[in-house]
Amino acid sequence: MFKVLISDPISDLGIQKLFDASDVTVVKETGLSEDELVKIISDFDALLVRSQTKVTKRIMEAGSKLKVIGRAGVGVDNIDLEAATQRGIIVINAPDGNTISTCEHTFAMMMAVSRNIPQGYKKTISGEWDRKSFVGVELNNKVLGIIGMGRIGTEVAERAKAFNMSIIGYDPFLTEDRAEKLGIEKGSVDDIAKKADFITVHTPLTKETRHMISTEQFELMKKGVRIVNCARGGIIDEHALIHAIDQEIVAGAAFDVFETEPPQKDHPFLNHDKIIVTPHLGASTREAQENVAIDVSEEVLNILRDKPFKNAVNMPHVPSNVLRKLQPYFSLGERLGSFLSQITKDSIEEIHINFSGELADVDTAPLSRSIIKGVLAQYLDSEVNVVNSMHLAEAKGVKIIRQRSSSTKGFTNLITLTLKTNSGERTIAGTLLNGYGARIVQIDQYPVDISPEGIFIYISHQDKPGAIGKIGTLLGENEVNIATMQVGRKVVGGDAVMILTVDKQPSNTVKKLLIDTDGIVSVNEIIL
Ligand SMILES: NC(=O)C1=CN([C@@H]2O[C@H](COP(=O)(O)OP(=O)(O)OC[C@H]3O[C@@H](n4cnc5c(N)ncnc54)[C@H](O)[C@@H]3O)[C@@H](O)[C@H]2O)C=CC1
Ligand SMILES: O=C(O)CCC(=O)C(=O)O
Repeated sequence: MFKVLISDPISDLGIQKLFDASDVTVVKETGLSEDELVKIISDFDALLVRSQTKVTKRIMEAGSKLKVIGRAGVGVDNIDLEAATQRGIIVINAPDGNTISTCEHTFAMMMAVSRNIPQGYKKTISGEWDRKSFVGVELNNKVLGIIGMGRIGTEVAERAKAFNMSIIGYDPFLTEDRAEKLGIEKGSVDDIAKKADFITVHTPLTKETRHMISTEQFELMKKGVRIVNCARGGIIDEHALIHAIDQEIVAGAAFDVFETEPPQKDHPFLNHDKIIVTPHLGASTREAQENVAIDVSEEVLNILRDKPFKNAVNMPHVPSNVLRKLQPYFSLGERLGSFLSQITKDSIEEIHINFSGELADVDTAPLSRSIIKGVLAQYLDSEVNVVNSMHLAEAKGVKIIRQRSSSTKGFTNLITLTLKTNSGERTIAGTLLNGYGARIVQIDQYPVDISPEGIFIYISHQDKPGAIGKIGTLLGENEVNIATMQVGRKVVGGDAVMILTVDKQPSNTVKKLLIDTDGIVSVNEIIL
């Protein structure tokens, strides 16, 4: 039974799937401090948050069973991603569910700031009928600068066109071609600063975006510009903004987010007559909250049940068509890694993975993670998973070399894995045979045909008459039933290998008897 902790208010309707799951127990405990979370988190396999819970390294260290952290929303700046990746915790978000709500809130804020709606409302309900102080400006024919042309920025641009605004967008990934298709101009932050009447930001908060709008940019701006931030506090330098208002560069600002949330009571934005604020309400609609909760619940269930998932933020995104192609290979890849590392006795210096045939044309990075997980699992056990396998290998100084080739040795697809050690190298190759499933087709230089499943005894021996008989008799006398047997040799009378699938693990005594048998060089037990 999996235990899921929900530590922020998340739509009940959206998480119904979790409540309905027979293999999941859901606990809702909101408003917990870091200390309180540290005390209870070791019981849980998954943690679901919005933006209030700060998921720190300390919490993750205490969460010994924690497999996944789900963010019901987009921004994951409240989660220590580095710590999660190191501990192999998958962090997922729900990137699509609140796009429209946040875009609409941006418009609500842009219109409210252009027409002084909150200020006018405040005066009117206080009994004053003041029609002179709140003369606004139209959006019609104005230039809107959008910084961050992702999901929300793009939706804002679409709607701004309906208001007859002309748009300049900046995003490192905005191409001329896409800008043209969107009917907008592509510009830089400085272009936007110089030309825009309204500026809105829709980027995550990163090292690059922190204070990307500060004194230097305000000094370039047109007098009377209005600024909107419904993304993250800190993208716009709050103190520089106050200064720009004082200098009459900025005529008004609308902020849904703050550098520190909630802001201190004496924060300069509160009670400023040119700044309107909301308490991080961008995604606070019934629809958005249901959408993100549904998306994140489905992903958490997939991860807990070892099924494919798509929105991990501490792993590169894999498009669903690529994931579908790779899906059948994940288990084969992991088993190849596990098999080879169980027969490799020296410390691994390099991992070489070669993909060929139909695998040569797909992005195989996710598959490489599974293979490396298989290689490392016997040393690191539950510490390693597909999130941290590459990271752990590299942290241990293991070099990873991935290649593609057209040579398939007659198979439609082939994964060849080589582990280089200080004393040599070992190789394994596997394929998916149409109708027959996964097969190991090569171990070192020997062609084999093995289903990668079960208990194996891998014996290196001298090719001598009677060797196979001796081994069969010894195992039979010790109640170890042989299910399948493969033999391979380089030359008659030379080095040879025998790979047996057996129905139960041989005891240490049996392994010792095998090693002491004349002509046997080494004996390895492999469990897949
Ligand atoms: N106020 C609220 O309640 C909400 C706020 N947000 C915030 O809005 C942000 C944007 O959300 P989405 O559009 O869904 O994300 P997205 O990932 O689709 O778009 C973000 C865009 O920012 C761009 N970007 C990154 N660094 C940049 C830089 N230095 N300069 C210019 N562009 C840069 C990226 O290339 C990307 O296209 C989120 O990161 C989140 O922080 C999101 C939802 C609700
Ligand atoms: O959970 C929320 O309401 C905050 C939404 C948000 O900021 C995000 O999705 O990035």
